[in-house]
Amino acid sequence: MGQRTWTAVDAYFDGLLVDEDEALTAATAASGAAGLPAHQVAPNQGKLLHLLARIRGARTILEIGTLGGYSTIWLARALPEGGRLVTLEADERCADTAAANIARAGLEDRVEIRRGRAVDLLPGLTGMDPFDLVFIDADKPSNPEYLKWALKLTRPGSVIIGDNVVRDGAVVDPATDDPRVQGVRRFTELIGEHPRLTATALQTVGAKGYDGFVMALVTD
Ligand SMILES: C[S@@+](CC[C@H](N)C(=O)[O-])C[C@H]1O[C@@H](n2cnc3c(N)ncnc32)[C@H](O)[C@@H]1O
Ligand SMILES: [Mg+2]
Repeated sequence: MGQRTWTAVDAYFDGLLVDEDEALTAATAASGAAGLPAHQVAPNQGKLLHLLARIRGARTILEIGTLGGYSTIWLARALPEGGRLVTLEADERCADTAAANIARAGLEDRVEIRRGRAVDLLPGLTGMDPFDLVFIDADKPSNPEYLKWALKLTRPGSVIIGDNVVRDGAVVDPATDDPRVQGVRRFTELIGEHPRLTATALQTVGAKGYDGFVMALVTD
């Protein structure tokens, strides 16, 4: 059992459960055509983010790391009328591609792409309403910093999700010299010891290989 089976099982469940439509497939195609790396979440993972946002009843969502806007579209579609999603992206080509993909999906009225390094943009969000859901999916070495900001920008009942925390299993190596693995390890430790967070992590296999999510609830 391995990648071929994981991909086939994803395809089976996607065919039954995951309503990836033309706007989403076009977003993936346009991102590939623009030369962006295929680092977007898988369709069933996008649907998971969508469902979590709906289960939470999220009206405000923050995403750190837009790429071509694939996860952005899944999340923004979970918003009710009047809901807002802010997504942060450092790379101009990614932001341009995402803007076109989000417009094609008819979501530009509720999605705002802010361009620049997330650490520079996050302080500018403090005046906004707290975010109900934060999806952290950018440069992994900065995850501990992003967690600090996520805690400042949320409220009790908010959900914080971190992507790509398993990294083919490398996360269990305390001696790693990979700054991305060090980033997700420190991120997870900080979540685990934080008095206002209750969390879990799930390993995932599928079309995108072997990885996983951390999910935390902000408590009182
Ligand atoms: C894994 S991709 C995001 C994938 C996207 N969330 C999805 O699933 O469709 C990571 C993105 O973060 C962006 N990024 C990397 N470092 C960043 C930083 N310091 N600030 C903002 N964005 C950054 C990259 O340019 C890239 O587009
Ligand atoms: Mg990711």
